[in-house]
Amino acid sequence: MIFLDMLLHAQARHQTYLCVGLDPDPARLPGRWRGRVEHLFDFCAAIVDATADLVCAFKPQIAYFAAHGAEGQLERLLAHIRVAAPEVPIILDAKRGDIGSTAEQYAKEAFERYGADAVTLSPFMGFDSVEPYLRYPGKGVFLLCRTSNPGGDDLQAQRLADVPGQPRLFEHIAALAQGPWNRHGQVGLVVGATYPQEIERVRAIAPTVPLLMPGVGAQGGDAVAAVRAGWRGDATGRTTGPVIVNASRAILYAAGGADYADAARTQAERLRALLATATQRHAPQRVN
Ligand SMILES: O=c1ccn([C@@H]2O[C@H](COP(=O)(O)O)[C@@H](O)[C@H]2O)c(=O)[nH]1
Repeated sequence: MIFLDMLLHAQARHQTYLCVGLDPDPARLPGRWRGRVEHLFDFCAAIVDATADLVCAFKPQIAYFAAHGAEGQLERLLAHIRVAAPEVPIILDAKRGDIGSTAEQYAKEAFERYGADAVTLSPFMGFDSVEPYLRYPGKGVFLLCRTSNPGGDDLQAQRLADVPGQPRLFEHIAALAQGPWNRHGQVGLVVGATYPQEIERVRAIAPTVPLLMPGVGAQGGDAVAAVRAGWRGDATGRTTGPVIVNASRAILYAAGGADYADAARTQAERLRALLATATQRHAPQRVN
């Protein structure tokens, strides 16, 4: 199944906009695993098992594995998700961006080595740095647009004097994602839940692309405001502009002891319920 269909199906089936981010920090692993890199997989697999029916996506962050030479554990984790939650799409958070020949290798890494359904990318180097990922039919790419960090404004809010209307950079990226770069419906955008006004603006420019919204929980973003700003649906409640709200640390480290997976589930349940209030009249349509 293609990424977008998987996403909409998981949202409807699990009645959720929640994505759990898998960012395992060895220094924050529970109990006797603390500091032990060889347990990154065990930790994340337990989180996946505890939250699989509450999410519409999982988002492993590659840096937390690669920094420790633990790419093998990341491979095992994606394989585990396929079995434990076959209906849930996997967004590999890699934020790659490079010339075409190197991008081909990164695309191979994301989609062939790890078997992800979608990947995050920096659009900074232009379309030829994104195109190699789009050669994989049905796979998704999420372009950094208005990121969740305060410094995102340093570049993303700058106006482009040479583009008609002098849009801000993030507005231009949104227009490219909705239009010329999105030849086969594979492109989405990353917009921080920390900036609901900018989400509103991005949604006005890009009404139908999926929006991946990190920044709730540890970064303090307003989850409900973000969904209200980003989600779009028709009169029957069918999603026409999907949103995916990511939380990593707030769920992973909800408790520091042996009860960490139960605590993660409780936290995920709370966040899922909160997100549902944002579109209460239009919860994702249930499917069997
Ligand atoms: O603009 C962005 C893009 C990506 N991220 C990533 O999302 C998670 C957020 O983690 P929390 O613990 O929920 O704050 C992390 O993997 C970031 O690399 C982002 O935060 N903002």
